Amino acid sequence: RWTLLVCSFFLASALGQMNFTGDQVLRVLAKNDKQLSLLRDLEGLKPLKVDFWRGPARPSLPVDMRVPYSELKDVKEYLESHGLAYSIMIKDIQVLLDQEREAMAKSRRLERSTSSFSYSSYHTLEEIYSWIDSFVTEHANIVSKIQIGQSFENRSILVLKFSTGGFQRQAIWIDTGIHSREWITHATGIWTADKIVSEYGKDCILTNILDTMDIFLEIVSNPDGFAFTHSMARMSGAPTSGNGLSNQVIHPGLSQNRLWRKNKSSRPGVACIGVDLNRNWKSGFGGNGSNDNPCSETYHGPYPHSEPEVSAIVKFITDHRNIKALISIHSYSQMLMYPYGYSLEPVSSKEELCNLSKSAAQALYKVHGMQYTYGSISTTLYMASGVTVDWAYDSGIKYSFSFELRDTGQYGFLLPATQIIPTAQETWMAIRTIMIHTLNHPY
Ligand SMILES: CC(C)C[C@H](C(=O)O)[C@H](C)S
Ligand SMILES: [Zn+2]
Repeated sequence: RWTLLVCSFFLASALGQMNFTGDQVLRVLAKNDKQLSLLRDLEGLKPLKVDFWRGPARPSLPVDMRVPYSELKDVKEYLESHGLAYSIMIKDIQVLLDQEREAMAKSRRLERSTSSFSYSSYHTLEEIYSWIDSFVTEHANIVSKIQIGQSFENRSILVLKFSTGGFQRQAIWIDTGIHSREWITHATGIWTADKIVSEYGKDCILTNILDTMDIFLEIVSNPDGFAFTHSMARMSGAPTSGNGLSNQVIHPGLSQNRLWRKNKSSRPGVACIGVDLNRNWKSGFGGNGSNDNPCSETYHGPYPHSEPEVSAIVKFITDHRNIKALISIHSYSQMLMYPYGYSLEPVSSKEELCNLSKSAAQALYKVHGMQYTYGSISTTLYMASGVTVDWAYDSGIKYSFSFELRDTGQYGFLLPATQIIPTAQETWMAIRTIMIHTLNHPY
């Protein structure tokens, strides 16, 4: 077992891939705020002690954290010495990664031999971008492709526009993949795009929506981070990036980390790479629930909208002037939340947003029986400052929601591809509920 561990580690490292052999995800149940702060103390250390998959929120919510194999003994002693109860959620991350990689390779072979695209598989950035081109060509009567900007590493930032005509119509904005490791969200975005074109003219609710409003869908909102979760593809000249110890230092040669969350921006004199694109927005920027430590996974960046991936969306939505709903899709935990993240204060439209999220969660539940909790970000999950939906709401987009898709922690970010379609199907019913409400309640 030990030799297997060592050789797979060296093989992967030789390939420049971050290796997670022996890494575990522990689920910790903090009994009180004191225990929560003991967990928070483990964040952003050098070398990395833990990578929070579900950060410390409230005693009733479990904390899921990836612990590198080398730190397991230390961290478990730390937990035990402080009376922090934990269970092992994932015994060896690399096992799940190997299964995921194998499933992708198998699907790729099938796609190539049948020159078809599989909506029930995960794909690389290149595969998604070429799917976008063929999808837009095939449905040119209703879909077009817009480039809203370029990422830090100069990749195109693409948005699909679904429109049946008109000019600057009222519109719905949907983004997936702003956190690159949340692969189920990109896959859900792709399936949703296909659902929209297949249902137009069939589903009267969707047809009503598209006869009056446009839909904008940004599938890969963090292309550099996403490429890094897959790749060997390192942009020439782009700085190589931190290792799996969550961007602690810049290690030449590491060109892949499946569990990367942030973007890939780097700045002179800053030891760690990447800004959390869901902390870089102006509203509540730098407040509680974001981190000024560049090595933290929730690092908010040097100033609001400093990141090209965020400023591109800000510019697009601001210039458009007629976006009436914004849906920002993340994973995991199965939650549907509305602003605020930066404050415990209820938003002015709290009642309406609460009722709408309840009906959306019910519509979702009816499909496959998946339970979603709903409520405001700060009261349902944790304080999170500088998030997309707070900026949207404060910019006047009343119907602003953040989804956290499947699951609740068995697989976390490593959700098997077999769950892509069921997840997308149920999410669609919730998105559709929000869209029809927006159509019927102009403001
Ligand atoms: C609106 C926030 C709380 C969403 C959350 C995050 O960005 O931390 C994602 C689930 S990763
Ligand atoms: Zn996320």
